[in-house]
Amino acid sequence: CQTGEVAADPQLYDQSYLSPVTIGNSELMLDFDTGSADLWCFSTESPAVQSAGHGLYNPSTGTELDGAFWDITYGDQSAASGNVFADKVVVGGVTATKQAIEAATSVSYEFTEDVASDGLLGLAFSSINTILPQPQTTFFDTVRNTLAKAVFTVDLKKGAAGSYTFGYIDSSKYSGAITYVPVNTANGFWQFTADGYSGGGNNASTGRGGVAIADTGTSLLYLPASVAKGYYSGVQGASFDFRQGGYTLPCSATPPDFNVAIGGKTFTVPGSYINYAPLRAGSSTCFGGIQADSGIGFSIFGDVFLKAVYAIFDDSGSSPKLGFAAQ
Ligand SMILES: O=C(CCCl)NNC1=[NH+]CCN1
Repeated sequence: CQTGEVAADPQLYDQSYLSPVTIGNSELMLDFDTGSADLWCFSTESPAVQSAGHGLYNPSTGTELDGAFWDITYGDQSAASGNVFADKVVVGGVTATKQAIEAATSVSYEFTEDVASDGLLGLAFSSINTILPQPQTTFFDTVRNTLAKAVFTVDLKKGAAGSYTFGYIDSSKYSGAITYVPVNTANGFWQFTADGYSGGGNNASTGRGGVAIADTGTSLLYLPASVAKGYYSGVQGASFDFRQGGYTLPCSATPPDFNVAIGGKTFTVPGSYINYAPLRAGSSTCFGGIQADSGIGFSIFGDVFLKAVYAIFDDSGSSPKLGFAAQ
């Protein structure tokens, strides 16, 4: 029975978190992403102009999956595509002897520019893996029957290294009880229902929740437009800046805490997490950590929320469930 733990290292402004993964005989830094289901990495097949500065997977140690290809576009419209190999993957001591590795032959500029990241490791459900003609399993699905318990946990932190565990829940990482809620896998995400929101402005709607996904691959917290509007109505100097594509606030502001009710329990995102980052280096205007989920179709509980809790992604029972506990 395998169990393992790997660090989650924050990038600048906690824009993403990277973890070391051994693939074949390379160690790469991958962005673990519960909002997608492809394990892809830059490779010796990637054009040099796109892969400069990145760690590369060399498929020579793998076995090509003939005729298989992949092509993914993320919620932020970043994208990547390529071909597929089977190779050994080790994450925090947990080994998948034959894991589908998606070697990139083309990536969008967002990935080229993020030189610290060598690719993504998807932890959503394998039903949304993009490999054709035959979708392959995520790392978690590949190893889940060898794990002591079919769970992984997420302990992200603000501006500090957190961790992912596989096969066990670490009781030292949380306080109080874990609140579990059912997961709807119809869209391939760890999708759940939030009961309601409160905090912030005088009309951050309370009592009206909605459908949301837990997504480590998204930096911010995307909520119903009325909730985001209500929250910032209580923040001096905050406004919706259509040119920046969202709510901005003075970097000097200390926004109010934000509360989310899930499974009858309330989880608090400290206001400081919602003063996210300067629009560009040196700017005194910051981008908000809460934004409207308009056009997405559901809310996205990205890193701004996840770094306030200990999250348990549990597929050990008859149906998947999500657990949240105070960090
Ligand atoms: O694509 C999404 C949103 C799904 Cl609705 N999350 N995962 C991710 N990875 C890179 C950017 N975003």
